[in-house]
Amino acid sequence: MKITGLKTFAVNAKMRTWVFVKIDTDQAGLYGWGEGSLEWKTRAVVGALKDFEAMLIGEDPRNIEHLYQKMYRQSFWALGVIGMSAISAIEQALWDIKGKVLSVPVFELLGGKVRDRVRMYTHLGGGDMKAVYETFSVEPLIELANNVINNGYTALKVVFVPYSKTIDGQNKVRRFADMFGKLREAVGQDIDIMVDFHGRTTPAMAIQYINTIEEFHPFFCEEPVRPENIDSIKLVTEKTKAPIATGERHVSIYQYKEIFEKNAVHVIQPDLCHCGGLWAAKKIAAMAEVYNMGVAPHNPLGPVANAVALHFALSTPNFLIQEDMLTDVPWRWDVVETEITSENGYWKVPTKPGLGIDINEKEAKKYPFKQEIIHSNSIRDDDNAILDW
Ligand SMILES: O=C(O)[C@@H](O)[C@H](O)[C@H](O)CO
Ligand SMILES: [Mg+2]
Repeated sequence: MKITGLKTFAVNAKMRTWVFVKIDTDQAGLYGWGEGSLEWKTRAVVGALKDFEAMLIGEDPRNIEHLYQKMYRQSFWALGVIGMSAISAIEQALWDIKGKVLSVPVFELLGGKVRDRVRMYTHLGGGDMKAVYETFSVEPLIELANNVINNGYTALKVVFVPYSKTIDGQNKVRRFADMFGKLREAVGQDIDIMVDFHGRTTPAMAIQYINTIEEFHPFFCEEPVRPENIDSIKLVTEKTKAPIATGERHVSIYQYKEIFEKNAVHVIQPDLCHCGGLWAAKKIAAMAEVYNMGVAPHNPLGPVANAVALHFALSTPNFLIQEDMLTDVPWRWDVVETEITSENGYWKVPTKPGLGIDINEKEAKKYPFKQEIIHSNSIRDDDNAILDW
Protein backbone atom coordinates (compact mmCIF):
# COMPACT_ATOMS: atom_id res chain seq x y z
CA MET A 1 0.00 0.00 0.00
CA LYS A 2 1.50 3.31 -1.10
CA ILE A 3 0.77 7.02 -0.92
CA THR A 4 0.38 8.43 -4.44
CA GLY A 5 0.06 12.13 -3.63
CA LEU A 6 -1.91 14.79 -1.82
CA LYS A 7 -4.42 17.49 -2.70
CA THR A 8 -5.08 20.68 -0.79
CA PHE A 9 -8.30 22.62 -0.38
CA ALA A 10 -8.56 26.15 1.02
CA VAL A 11 -12.16 26.90 1.98
CA ASN A 12 -13.09 30.47 2.80
CA ALA A 13 -15.16 30.24 6.00
CA LYS A 14 -15.40 34.01 6.62
CA MET A 15 -13.27 34.76 9.69
CA ARG A 16 -10.91 31.84 8.96
CA THR A 17 -9.92 29.80 5.94
CA TRP A 18 -10.13 26.04 6.41
CA VAL A 19 -7.15 24.19 4.94
CA PHE A 20 -7.92 20.54 4.20
CA VAL A 21 -5.55 17.93 2.86
CA LYS A 22 -6.57 14.73 1.08
CA ILE A 23 -3.97 11.97 0.93
CA ASP A 24 -4.49 9.51 -1.90
CA THR A 25 -3.24 5.92 -2.07
CA ASP A 26 -2.79 3.31 -4.77
CA GLN A 27 -5.83 1.41 -3.40
CA ALA A 28 -9.05 2.35 -5.17
CA GLY A 29 -11.27 4.55 -2.99
CA LEU A 30 -8.79 4.65 -0.08
CA TYR A 31 -7.84 8.16 1.01
CA GLY A 32 -7.64 10.23 4.20
CA TRP A 33 -8.60 13.75 5.27
CA GLY A 34 -6.77 16.14 7.57
CA GLU A 35 -6.96 19.83 8.51
CA GLY A 36 -4.22 22.40 9.09
CA SER A 37 -6.14 25.70 9.09
CA LEU A 38 -3.94 28.53 10.33
CA GLU A 39 -5.08 32.11 10.82
CA TRP A 40 -3.87 34.43 8.07
CA LYS A 41 -1.18 32.04 6.76
CA THR A 42 -3.29 29.91 4.43
CA ARG A 43 -1.02 30.04 1.38
CA ALA A 44 2.00 29.21 3.53
CA VAL A 45 0.37 26.05 4.95
CA VAL A 46 -0.86 25.00 1.51
CA GLY A 47 2.71 25.50 0.23
CA ALA A 48 4.20 23.53 3.13
CA LEU A 49 1.76 20.68 2.46
CA LYS A 50 2.93 20.59 -1.16
CA ASP A 51 6.57 20.66 0.02
CA PHE A 52 5.94 17.56 2.18
CA GLU A 53 4.35 15.63 -0.68
CA ALA A 54 7.70 14.51 -2.09
CA MET A 55 8.59 12.93 1.30
CA LEU A 56 5.36 10.93 1.28
CA ILE A 57 4.92 9.59 -2.26
CA GLY A 58 5.66 5.86 -2.41
CA GLU A 59 5.53 5.45 1.40
CA ASP A 60 3.16 3.10 3.26
CA PRO A 61 0.48 5.36 4.84
CA ARG A 62 0.08 2.96 7.78
CA ASN A 63 3.51 3.85 9.17
CA ILE A 64 2.29 7.01 10.84
CA GLU A 65 5.03 7.57 13.42
CA HIS A 66 7.70 6.73 10.86
CA LEU A 67 6.30 9.31 8.43
CA TYR A 68 5.95 11.88 11.22
CA GLN A 69 9.64 11.38 12.06
CA LYS A 70 10.52 11.68 8.40
CA MET A 71 8.64 14.95 7.98
CA TYR A 72 9.83 16.44 11.26
CA ARG A 73 13.45 15.35 11.40
CA GLN A 74 14.25 15.47 7.72
CA SER A 75 13.02 19.06 7.63
CA PHE A 76 16.27 19.86 9.51
CA TRP A 77 14.81 23.04 11.02
CA ALA A 78 12.90 22.96 14.29
CA LEU A 79 9.62 23.61 12.52
CA GLY A 80 7.35 26.45 13.56
CA VAL A 81 3.60 26.74 13.30
CA ILE A 82 3.43 26.71 9.48
CA GLY A 83 5.41 23.49 9.09
CA MET A 84 3.72 21.91 12.12
CA SER A 85 0.23 22.76 10.81
CA ALA A 86 1.08 20.97 7.57
CA ILE A 87 2.51 17.95 9.42
CA SER A 88 -0.56 17.87 11.70
CA ALA A 89 -2.95 17.82 8.74
CA ILE A 90 -1.01 15.02 7.04
CA GLU A 91 -0.77 13.02 10.26
CA GLN A 92 -4.54 13.22 10.80
CA ALA A 93 -5.15 12.04 7.24
CA LEU A 94 -2.86 9.05 7.84
CA TRP A 95 -4.97 8.05 10.88
CA ASP A 96 -8.09 8.38 8.74
CA ILE A 97 -6.54 5.99 6.21
CA LYS A 98 -5.36 3.56 8.88
CA GLY A 99 -8.80 3.43 10.48
CA LYS A 100 -10.38 2.72 7.11
CA VAL A 101 -7.82 -0.01 6.33
CA LEU A 102 -8.51 -1.70 9.69
CA SER A 103 -12.27 -0.91 9.59
CA VAL A 104 -12.31 0.81 12.98
CA PRO A 105 -12.94 4.37 14.15
CA VAL A 106 -9.67 6.16 14.93
CA PHE A 107 -10.27 6.32 18.72
CA GLU A 108 -10.05 2.50 18.78
CA LEU A 109 -6.45 2.84 17.60
CA LEU A 110 -5.60 5.44 20.28
CA GLY A 111 -6.26 3.20 23.26
CA GLY A 112 -10.02 2.86 22.90
CA LYS A 113 -12.79 4.71 24.68
CA VAL A 114 -12.29 6.14 28.16
CA ARG A 115 -15.65 7.96 28.09
CA ASP A 116 -19.03 7.64 26.42
CA ARG A 117 -19.52 11.23 25.29
CA VAL A 118 -17.46 14.38 24.94
CA ARG A 119 -18.29 17.64 26.68
CA MET A 120 -18.05 20.73 24.48
CA TYR A 121 -17.93 24.44 25.04
CA THR A 122 -18.43 27.18 22.51
CA HIS A 123 -16.31 30.27 22.10
CA LEU A 124 -18.74 33.19 22.08
CA GLY A 125 -16.22 35.55 20.56
CA GLY A 126 -16.46 39.08 21.86
CA GLY A 127 -19.94 39.78 20.57
CA ASP A 128 -19.98 43.23 19.00
CA MET A 129 -16.40 44.07 20.00
CA LYS A 130 -16.81 47.75 19.31
CA ALA A 131 -19.80 47.94 21.63
CA VAL A 132 -18.04 45.83 24.22
CA TYR A 133 -14.94 47.99 24.36
CA GLU A 134 -16.49 51.39 23.91
CA THR A 135 -19.34 50.95 26.34
CA PHE A 136 -18.25 47.87 28.28
CA SER A 137 -21.74 46.59 27.61
CA VAL A 138 -22.17 42.90 28.33
CA GLU A 139 -25.74 42.59 27.06
CA PRO A 140 -24.84 41.32 23.56
CA LEU A 141 -22.71 38.61 25.14
CA ILE A 142 -25.45 37.59 27.54
CA GLU A 143 -27.74 37.16 24.55
CA LEU A 144 -25.14 34.96 22.79
CA ALA A 145 -24.60 33.00 26.02
CA ASN A 146 -28.32 32.35 26.46
CA ASN A 147 -28.49 31.10 22.88
CA VAL A 148 -25.70 28.61 23.50
CA ILE A 149 -27.24 27.49 26.80
CA ASN A 150 -30.63 27.03 25.12
CA ASN A 151 -28.86 24.70 22.70
CA GLY A 152 -27.83 22.51 25.63
CA TYR A 153 -24.29 23.70 26.31
CA THR A 154 -23.21 23.93 29.94
CA ALA A 155 -19.93 25.73 29.27
CA LEU A 156 -18.86 28.73 27.21
CA LYS A 157 -15.87 30.98 26.63
CA VAL A 158 -15.74 34.76 26.42
CA VAL A 159 -12.94 37.01 25.27
CA PHE A 160 -13.80 40.41 26.72
CA VAL A 161 -10.52 41.26 28.39
CA PRO A 162 -9.73 44.83 27.28
CA TYR A 163 -6.87 45.40 24.86
CA SER A 164 -4.26 46.07 27.44
CA LYS A 165 -1.18 48.23 27.99
CA THR A 166 1.75 47.12 30.12
CA ILE A 167 -0.22 48.59 33.02
CA ASP A 168 -3.94 49.52 32.82
CA GLY A 169 -5.74 51.87 35.16
CA GLN A 170 -8.24 50.63 37.77
CA ASN A 171 -11.17 51.86 35.70
CA LYS A 172 -10.62 49.10 33.13
CA VAL A 173 -10.13 46.46 35.79
CA ARG A 174 -13.35 47.38 37.64
CA ARG A 175 -15.41 47.46 34.48
CA PHE A 176 -14.07 44.09 33.39
CA ALA A 177 -15.00 42.63 36.77
CA ASP A 178 -18.48 44.21 36.58
CA MET A 179 -19.04 42.66 33.16
CA PHE A 180 -17.94 39.24 34.35
CA GLY A 181 -20.17 39.55 37.41
CA LYS A 182 -23.17 40.44 35.24
CA LEU A 183 -22.51 37.51 32.94
CA ARG A 184 -22.24 35.15 35.93
CA GLU A 185 -25.48 36.49 37.34
CA ALA A 186 -27.23 36.08 33.98
CA VAL A 187 -26.18 32.48 33.33
CA GLY A 188 -26.28 31.24 36.92
CA GLN A 189 -23.93 29.04 38.92
CA ASP A 190 -24.33 25.85 36.88
CA ILE A 191 -22.69 27.16 33.71
CA ASP A 192 -18.91 27.02 33.42
CA ILE A 193 -17.42 30.25 32.05
CA MET A 194 -13.94 30.38 30.58
CA VAL A 195 -12.16 33.68 29.93
CA ASP A 196 -9.77 33.93 27.00
CA PHE A 197 -7.24 36.68 27.70
CA HIS A 198 -5.85 36.18 24.16
CA GLY A 199 -2.36 36.97 25.48
CA ARG A 200 -3.34 40.62 25.87
CA THR A 201 -2.07 41.35 29.35
CA THR A 202 1.28 41.44 31.14
CA PRO A 203 1.69 39.39 34.33
CA ALA A 204 1.13 42.52 36.48
CA MET A 205 -2.26 43.21 34.90
CA ALA A 206 -3.31 39.58 34.36
CA ILE A 207 -2.97 39.03 38.13
CA GLN A 208 -5.21 42.03 38.85
CA TYR A 209 -7.84 41.12 36.25
CA ILE A 210 -7.98 37.50 37.37
CA ASN A 211 -8.10 38.28 41.08
CA THR A 212 -11.03 40.68 40.63
CA ILE A 213 -13.15 37.97 38.96
CA GLU A 214 -12.11 35.19 41.31
CA GLU A 215 -15.33 35.57 43.33
CA PHE A 216 -17.34 34.71 40.17
CA HIS A 217 -15.41 31.46 39.70
CA PRO A 218 -14.11 31.36 36.13
CA PHE A 219 -13.67 27.72 35.01
CA PHE A 220 -10.25 28.71 33.69
CA CYS A 221 -8.42 31.84 32.53
CA GLU A 222 -6.74 31.28 29.18
CA GLU A 223 -3.52 32.76 27.80
CA PRO A 224 -3.22 35.59 30.33
CA VAL A 225 0.08 36.48 28.66
CA ARG A 226 1.66 35.95 25.24
CA PRO A 227 3.04 32.45 24.70
CA GLU A 228 6.77 33.10 24.36
CA ASN A 229 7.80 33.48 27.99
CA ILE A 230 6.80 30.58 30.25
CA ASP A 231 8.17 32.32 33.37
CA SER A 232 5.59 35.09 32.79
CA ILE A 233 2.61 32.76 32.84
CA LYS A 234 4.03 30.89 35.80
CA LEU A 235 4.04 34.19 37.72
CA VAL A 236 0.33 34.55 36.98
CA THR A 237 -0.42 30.98 38.05
CA GLU A 238 1.43 31.49 41.33
CA LYS A 239 -0.34 34.74 42.23
CA THR A 240 -3.93 33.83 41.34
CA LYS A 241 -6.44 31.25 42.54
CA ALA A 242 -8.44 30.67 39.35
CA PRO A 243 -7.17 27.80 37.17
CA ILE A 244 -4.85 29.00 34.37
CA ALA A 245 -4.70 27.50 30.87
CA THR A 246 -2.43 27.90 27.86
CA GLY A 247 -1.13 26.00 24.86
CA GLU A 248 -2.94 26.90 21.63
CA ARG A 249 0.20 28.63 20.37
CA HIS A 250 2.70 25.99 21.52
CA VAL A 251 3.47 23.64 18.67
CA SER A 252 5.34 20.31 18.86
CA ILE A 253 6.13 18.23 21.92
CA TYR A 254 9.31 20.28 22.42
CA GLN A 255 7.53 23.61 22.86
CA TYR A 256 5.49 22.00 25.64
CA LYS A 257 8.56 20.83 27.55
CA GLU A 258 9.08 23.99 29.60
CA ILE A 259 5.37 24.29 30.51
CA PHE A 260 5.62 20.92 32.25
CA GLU A 261 9.07 21.36 33.76
CA LYS A 262 7.98 24.64 35.35
CA ASN A 263 4.52 23.37 36.31
CA ALA A 264 3.42 26.63 34.72
CA VAL A 265 -0.37 26.11 34.33
CA HIS A 266 -3.26 23.88 35.41
CA VAL A 267 -4.76 23.16 32.00
CA ILE A 268 -3.06 22.74 28.62
CA GLN A 269 -4.73 23.48 25.31
CA PRO A 270 -2.87 21.82 22.44
CA ASP A 271 -4.38 22.40 19.01
CA LEU A 272 -4.44 19.12 17.10
CA CYS A 273 -4.09 21.04 13.83
CA HIS A 274 -0.83 22.68 14.95
CA CYS A 275 0.88 20.55 17.62
CA GLY A 276 1.83 17.70 15.27
CA GLY A 277 -1.51 15.88 15.04
CA LEU A 278 -3.25 13.19 17.05
CA TRP A 279 -0.24 11.18 18.15
CA ALA A 280 1.75 14.28 19.16
CA ALA A 281 -1.29 15.44 21.17
CA LYS A 282 -1.43 12.03 22.87
CA LYS A 283 2.25 12.38 23.83
CA ILE A 284 1.65 15.91 25.17
CA ALA A 285 -1.40 14.68 27.11
CA ALA A 286 0.64 11.85 28.61
CA MET A 287 3.23 14.35 29.84
CA ALA A 288 0.41 16.50 31.28
CA GLU A 289 -1.02 13.44 33.05
CA VAL A 290 2.18 13.12 35.09
CA TYR A 291 1.77 16.74 36.24
CA ASN A 292 -1.95 16.30 37.05
CA MET A 293 -2.88 18.80 34.34
CA GLY A 294 -6.12 18.68 32.36
CA VAL A 295 -6.25 18.84 28.56
CA ALA A 296 -8.78 21.16 26.93
CA PRO A 297 -7.82 21.14 23.24
CA HIS A 298 -8.07 24.37 21.32
CA ASN A 299 -10.27 24.29 18.22
CA PRO A 300 -11.95 27.28 16.63
CA LEU A 301 -11.34 25.59 13.25
CA GLY A 302 -13.25 23.56 10.68
CA PRO A 303 -15.19 20.28 10.55
CA VAL A 304 -12.25 17.89 10.07
CA ALA A 305 -10.57 19.42 13.13
CA ASN A 306 -13.78 18.73 15.07
CA ALA A 307 -13.77 15.06 14.15
CA VAL A 308 -10.08 14.71 15.03
CA ALA A 309 -10.72 16.38 18.40
CA LEU A 310 -13.55 13.95 19.10
CA HIS A 311 -11.34 10.86 18.63
CA PHE A 312 -8.68 12.40 20.88
CA ALA A 313 -11.16 13.27 23.62
CA LEU A 314 -12.76 9.83 23.59
CA SER A 315 -9.42 8.13 24.19
CA THR A 316 -7.60 10.54 26.54
CA PRO A 317 -8.02 10.13 30.32
CA ASN A 318 -7.06 13.67 31.39
CA PHE A 319 -9.18 15.30 28.68
CA LEU A 320 -11.27 18.04 30.27
CA ILE A 321 -13.50 19.79 27.73
CA GLN A 322 -13.43 20.48 23.98
CA GLU A 323 -13.77 23.85 22.25
CA ASP A 324 -15.89 24.11 19.13
CA MET A 325 -16.81 26.96 16.82
CA LEU A 326 -20.03 25.83 15.23
CA THR A 327 -21.38 29.29 14.60
CA ASP A 328 -18.88 30.36 11.91
CA VAL A 329 -20.74 29.68 8.65
CA PRO A 330 -24.23 28.24 8.10
CA TRP A 331 -22.98 25.93 5.31
CA ARG A 332 -20.43 24.20 7.62
CA TRP A 333 -22.23 20.83 7.45
CA ASP A 334 -22.76 21.03 3.66
CA VAL A 335 -19.01 20.80 3.12
CA VAL A 336 -18.61 17.68 5.24
CA GLU A 337 -20.52 14.42 5.17
CA THR A 338 -20.50 12.83 8.59
CA GLU A 339 -22.45 10.74 11.07
CA ILE A 340 -20.91 12.73 13.94
CA THR A 341 -23.61 14.45 15.96
CA SER A 342 -23.92 16.32 19.19
CA GLU A 343 -26.71 16.55 21.73
CA ASN A 344 -27.04 18.88 24.70
CA GLY A 345 -23.46 20.09 24.43
CA TYR A 346 -21.93 16.62 24.14
CA TRP A 347 -20.57 14.86 21.05
CA LYS A 348 -21.64 11.25 20.58
CA VAL A 349 -19.32 8.33 19.88
CA PRO A 350 -18.85 7.79 16.11
CA THR A 351 -18.93 4.31 14.62
CA LYS A 352 -17.62 4.68 11.04
CA PRO A 353 -14.06 3.57 10.16
CA GLY A 354 -11.39 6.28 10.21
CA LEU A 355 -12.24 9.80 11.34
CA GLY A 356 -15.85 9.35 10.22
CA ILE A 357 -15.99 12.33 7.88
CA ASP A 358 -15.80 12.92 4.16
CA ILE A 359 -15.35 16.32 2.55
CA ASN A 360 -17.76 17.09 -0.27
CA GLU A 361 -15.23 18.50 -2.70
CA LYS A 362 -17.84 20.10 -4.93
CA GLU A 363 -19.32 22.01 -1.99
CA ALA A 364 -15.86 22.93 -0.68
CA LYS A 365 -14.93 24.45 -4.04
CA LYS A 366 -17.89 26.83 -3.81
CA TYR A 367 -15.93 28.88 -1.24
CA PRO A 368 -12.47 29.44 -2.77
CA PHE A 369 -9.62 31.20 -1.02
CA LYS A 370 -9.95 34.97 -0.66
CA GLN A 371 -7.51 37.22 1.14
CA GLU A 372 -8.73 37.17 4.73
CA ILE A 373 -9.77 40.35 6.47
CA ILE A 374 -7.12 41.12 9.06
CA HIS A 375 -9.37 41.68 12.07
CA SER A 376 -6.54 42.87 14.25
CA ASN A 377 -5.67 45.83 11.96
CA SER A 378 -7.49 48.35 14.07
CA ILE A 379 -6.24 47.14 17.43
CA ARG A 380 -4.19 50.12 18.52
CA ASP A 381 -3.65 52.10 21.62
CA ASP A 382 -4.88 55.71 21.73
CA ASP A 383 -1.39 56.79 20.58
CA ASN A 384 -1.56 54.34 17.63
CA ALA A 385 0.87 51.84 19.18
CA ILE A 386 0.17 48.20 18.34
CA LEU A 387 -1.56 46.11 21.02
CA ASP A 388 -2.18 42.36 21.19
CA TRP A 389 -5.30 41.15 19.40
O1 LIG B 1 -9.08 30.19 21.97
C1 LIG B 1 -9.45 30.58 20.86
O2 LIG B 1 -10.25 29.93 20.18
C2 LIG B 1 -8.87 31.86 20.31
O3 LIG B 1 -7.76 32.24 21.07
C3 LIG B 1 -8.48 31.73 18.87
O4 LIG B 1 -7.47 30.80 18.74
C4 LIG B 1 -7.93 33.02 18.33
O5 LIG B 1 -8.99 33.91 18.25
C5 LIG B 1 -7.27 32.86 16.99
O6 LIG B 1 -8.17 32.36 16.05
MG1 LIG C 1 -7.60 31.25 22.91
